Amino acid sequence: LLIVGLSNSGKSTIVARLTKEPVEDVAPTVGFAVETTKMEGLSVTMFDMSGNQKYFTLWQHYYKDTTAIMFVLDAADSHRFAEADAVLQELLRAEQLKRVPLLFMCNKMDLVTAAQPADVAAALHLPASSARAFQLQSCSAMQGSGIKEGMQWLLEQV
Ligand SMILES: Nc1nc2c(ncn2[C@@H]2O[C@H](COP(=O)(O)OP(=O)(O)OP(=O)(O)O)[C@@H](O)[C@H]2O)c(=O)[nH]1
Ligand SMILES: [Mg+2]
Repeated sequence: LLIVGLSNSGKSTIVARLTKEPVEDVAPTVGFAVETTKMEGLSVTMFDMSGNQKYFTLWQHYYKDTTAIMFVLDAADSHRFAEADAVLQELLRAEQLKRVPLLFMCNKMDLVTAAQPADVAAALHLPASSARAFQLQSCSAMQGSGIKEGMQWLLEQV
């Protein structure tokens, strides 16, 4: 599972939820982190990539081993929607990811300033392609809501 998105979107906090680690201890990822967890009888290896721009070139090295993509967005940070859109569209152009299912996590929905999923879908040109299984999931990694639902959908696709 390739986990990507802009810096500060909440990728590692979602991983902490999935691995039952304290979400308070999460710090910005340097490079990337690998975690494995068991879900629904499957062993899921998660590549939690840094969203820091200086590490973007790292992402492509993991495309060939990617079975599913989780793209995480900070729904409360609308100033960065265009930047997130550009990063997402470039990611989805990769030949190796053409038919890989995409779970789009609309994160930080606990914040009152969070955009509604429909507005996010419009701003980020979702779904990106009809050839790919796609799901938009609202969640709050902080509160732990929406993550199980998103992962359940993703595991049904693989
Ligand atoms: N309010 C709120 N804050 C969140 C949520 N998820 C993550 N955060 C906070 O957002 C900040 C960034 O979270 P990270 O999980 O480190 O984000 P990341 O996407 O892994 O960031 P990089 O590793 O730098 O790419 C932290 O302060 C988290 O506590 C959420 O659902 N709601
Ligand atoms: Mg991180």
